[in-house]
Amino acid sequence: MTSYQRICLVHYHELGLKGRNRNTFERHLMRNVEALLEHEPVEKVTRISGRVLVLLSAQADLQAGQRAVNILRKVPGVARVSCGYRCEREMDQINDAAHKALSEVDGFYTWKVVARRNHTDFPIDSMELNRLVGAYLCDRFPEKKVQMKGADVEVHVEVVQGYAYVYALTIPGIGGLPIGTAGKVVCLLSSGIDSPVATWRMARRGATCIGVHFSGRPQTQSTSEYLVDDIAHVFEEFGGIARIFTVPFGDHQRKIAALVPPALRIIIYRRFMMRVAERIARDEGAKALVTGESLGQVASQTLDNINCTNAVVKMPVLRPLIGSDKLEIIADAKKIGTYDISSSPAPDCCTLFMPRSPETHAKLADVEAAEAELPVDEWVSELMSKVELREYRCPSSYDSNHHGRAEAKAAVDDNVTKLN
Ligand SMILES: Nc1ncnc2c1ncn2[C@@H]1O[C@H](COP(=O)(O)OP(=O)(O)OP(=O)(O)O)[C@@H](O)[C@H]1O
Repeated sequence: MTSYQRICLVHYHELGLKGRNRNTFERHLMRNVEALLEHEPVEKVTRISGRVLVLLSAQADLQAGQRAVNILRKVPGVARVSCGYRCEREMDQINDAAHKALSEVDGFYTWKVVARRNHTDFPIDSMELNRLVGAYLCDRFPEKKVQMKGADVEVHVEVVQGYAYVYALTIPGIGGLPIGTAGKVVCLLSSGIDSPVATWRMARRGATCIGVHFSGRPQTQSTSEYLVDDIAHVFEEFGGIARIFTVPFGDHQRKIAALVPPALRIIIYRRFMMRVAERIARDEGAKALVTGESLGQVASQTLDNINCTNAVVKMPVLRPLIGSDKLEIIADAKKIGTYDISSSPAPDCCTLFMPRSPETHAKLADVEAAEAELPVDEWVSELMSKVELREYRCPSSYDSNHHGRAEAKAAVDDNVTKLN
């Protein structure tokens, strides 16, 4: 009886595998993989010999296998994905699976077999397996060449845990750590190029990311909110954003603009954003704020100005892009798939009431003096009462049961005007 089944084998990064972390790491990765493949024909996701095995259902065809690989390669924590077959530990099945697996690889010339067995009860040792499968493939691919060093494709045959696993196509994943292994952060997410990249970098390091977006509504249209929603849908492909809180900031910007010196407006807008984001982070049980600032990129991103915005919050503010050049950030945005969305013109709160010459080296004492005229706490509370919430697919937040989540949701429920 022949019983091939398509598989994807997920290889993960060594980094997460140290000591006691290993179990947590694998559990999160399996949970994320299972949830992200929910619409694919998957029979089960399990652990096998230091990898995560995705066993596709018996009916799964080549396209289903390719779709699964395309999803898996974007998932944080995945170093490489291989696809091939699981079959019985019978030589004719192993040979046939190797033939099928190698036939599914495009554009190669040289190849070799890499066999391994973990079972002493399997009578054929690795050397002999290499020889037997190699000879079978030589007959079927006479126009290709065997090469021991630097072959274009390696055909892997692993006889482990009661089956043979045979795969040839292996593609790189994005690496990092599984989302959910590094705690929760609140990311200040504009519809621009940088903050989605900053958010992605945090997600890739295993953080569960919650977005906060400040829109210029009602002083502007909701365009930036739709763009942020589009960005969140890109992140849903790998479970990168749990939810987004949108804060209509336009009216308060107008009030701020009327009362503070024009040169300090941007810093004061930013300080309000930080305060609101920190309140949301506390409610959510998040441990840090994240921005997309890069040193010196624009006027508000000098060390002096960054100090002035940091001064209003107690939580650490992480800036994953601080040392990156714009071109590197753009390259990442293109890789993630957010660049085109972020390049659409959208009037958000940043374009509102902009001064002609913003302060590039603000002094904290001047900023605090300007803010002394404003009812800061009252305005922050007003902004909190206007917050709107939208949830996204993020497996790492499904099992979150801390009380902050429920409280935050209750706090906004009264005010939810769901974005359409
Ligand atoms: N409307 C907004 N909503 C949420 N966060 C914002 C908003 N505007 C700015 N931020 C946060 O402040 C950071 C710096 O914004 P700034 O406008 O100075 O730079 P930027 O290079 O345009 O950033 P981006 O490309 O992320 O919009 C952003 O990366 C983001 O984290």
